[in-house]
Amino acid sequence: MFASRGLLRSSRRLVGGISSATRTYVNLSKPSTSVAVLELDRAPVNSLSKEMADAVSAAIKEAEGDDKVQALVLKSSNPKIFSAGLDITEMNNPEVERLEDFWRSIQDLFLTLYGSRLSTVAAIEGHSPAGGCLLAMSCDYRVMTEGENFKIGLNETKLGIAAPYWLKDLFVKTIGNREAELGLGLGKLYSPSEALSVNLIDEVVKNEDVLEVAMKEAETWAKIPPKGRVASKVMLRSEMMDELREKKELDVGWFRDFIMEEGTQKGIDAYLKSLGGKK
Ligand SMILES: CCCCCC/C=C\CC(=O)SCCNC(=O)CCNC(=O)[C@H](O)C(C)(C)COP(=O)(O)OP(=O)(O)OC[C@H]1O[C@@H](n2cnc3c(N)ncnc32)[C@H](O)[C@@H]1OP(=O)(O)O
Repeated sequence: MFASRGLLRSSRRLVGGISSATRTYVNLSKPSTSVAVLELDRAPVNSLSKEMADAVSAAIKEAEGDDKVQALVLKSSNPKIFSAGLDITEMNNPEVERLEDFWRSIQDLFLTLYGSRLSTVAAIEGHSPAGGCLLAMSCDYRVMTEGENFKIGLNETKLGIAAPYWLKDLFVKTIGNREAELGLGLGKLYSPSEALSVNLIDEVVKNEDVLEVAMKEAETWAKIPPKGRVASKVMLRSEMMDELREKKELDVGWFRDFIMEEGTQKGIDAYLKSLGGKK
């Protein structure tokens, strides 16, 4: 299955009988009948540009289009970085129309992943700050590789920006109000063991085991009869999704106005320059 949807550059190959499709920014494969694997593949850090967000959304929808697929593992092509979050260059001195479209693509990615009929397992390989944490939290289960220098969390305040209300809600749902107050306020990035202790992730595993553990977990979810499983997911998640669908354009406006402020731009510019000390 996994037919090309036209917009994405794609090539197809058969590896050991497994259909696998490589596209710009994502690779989608189906290593078992009921589980698909979506690999994030945008060097150097899997940051989410508009095109990357659209590619991930399209790949999730493509996996959902195969009736036999019940679960999806989200992984990275980079063993040290799951995703560095939103592509900060999208928010640095942006053109307004592009900035608004970028945000719509991020909203759509969240709605697509969080609302997927598939059970989703994040194989968090390495760093997963901000938008990377959003991707992970949108999944049903989170496995992270060990290594206390790897970090996950919402560090937006450190960039001089605030997480949107729906990301804050997702954070609160995941780790509870008090820990979210600390995590958001301080822009805290958690090590794998800290993240486990606050339920931001569900398991810490050795780097070499992450895919195997995630696949096993995905197979477990895939065996649950989908009718009840999906109905339960809808019950738990629809309120938040409906609210965002209603407020989508308002949220675009809030995002645009916040990002376009002179002070925000100064903060983003300084943060971008500090990254890797290279820019
Ligand atoms: C109303 C307002 C709403 C706001 C919306 C809120 C929601 C989400 C916000 C975000 O997601 S903002 C992004 C937050 N992300 C980060 O703070 C992570 C920043 N990156 C890092 O900490 C590190 O890059 C890393 C992930 C720990 C990896 O470190 P490493 O040493 O391996 O790599 P670097 O040398 O730092 O980076 C390599 C290369 O990539 C560029 N880069 C890194 N992260 C980003 C990014 N998020 N967007 C764009 N570009 C990024 C970095 O500048 C380097 O570029 P070059 O210097 O090589 O050109």
